[in-house]
Amino acid sequence: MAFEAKICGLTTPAAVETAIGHGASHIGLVFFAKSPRNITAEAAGELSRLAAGKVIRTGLMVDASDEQIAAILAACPLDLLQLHGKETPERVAEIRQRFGLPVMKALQIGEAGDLAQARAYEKVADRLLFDAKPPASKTDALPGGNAVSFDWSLLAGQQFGIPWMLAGGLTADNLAEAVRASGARAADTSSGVEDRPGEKNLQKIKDFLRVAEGL
Ligand SMILES: O=C(O)c1ccccc1N[C@@H]1O[C@H](COP(=O)(O)O)[C@@H](O)[C@H]1O
Repeated sequence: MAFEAKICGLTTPAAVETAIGHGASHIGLVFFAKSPRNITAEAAGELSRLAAGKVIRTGLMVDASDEQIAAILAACPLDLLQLHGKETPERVAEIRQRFGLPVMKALQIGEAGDLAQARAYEKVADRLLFDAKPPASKTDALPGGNAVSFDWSLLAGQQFGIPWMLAGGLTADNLAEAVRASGARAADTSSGVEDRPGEKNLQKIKDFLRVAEGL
């Protein structure tokens, strides 16, 4: 199966077109007010329409309420919901059922024991995403999008009941090594294709996708 690459935190048509044109499987739109990549549902709706039928349009949310999710979906069609907060397995199941969309649950990994939490989500999510823990030194760190990696070898040889994606500090320079160490067949990046938080670099998107194409 071809390696899947998700480019997250897109905010412009040029970035969406670059991701699509260079082989991304997924694009990510961030609906989280504290993020430098936050986008309004209306602006995201325009990008979503550009991408319809070409890639999996992923909406990233953090502990969003039903009302917030409904408002986003009313303005922005999505193919996948990425839940990147502290959503419990029950809440994941509820969102999946209520909105009738597949769900990818993000889990923060710092040590081998953190992988155990995946078991509870295998039954209620469609996909898992393994990201690093936010840096402890930064009290106001976001729950993701921090350009921080974890020990990829923690995932080596692990079996999960649903597909999974690797995330956390991935760049064109470390993607091949991350995949070799973890065994991932899908990867997500945001900071790694930026010049500064929230500012995508089109050449970095192309470089990341060129590496992904060879995996
Ligand atoms: O990108 C964000 O701003 C963000 C905000 C809140 C939660 C998650 C966020 N991004 C996701 O975090 C991981 C890792 O990102 P990075 O490549 O290290 O920047 C990735 O799945 C993003 O989709």
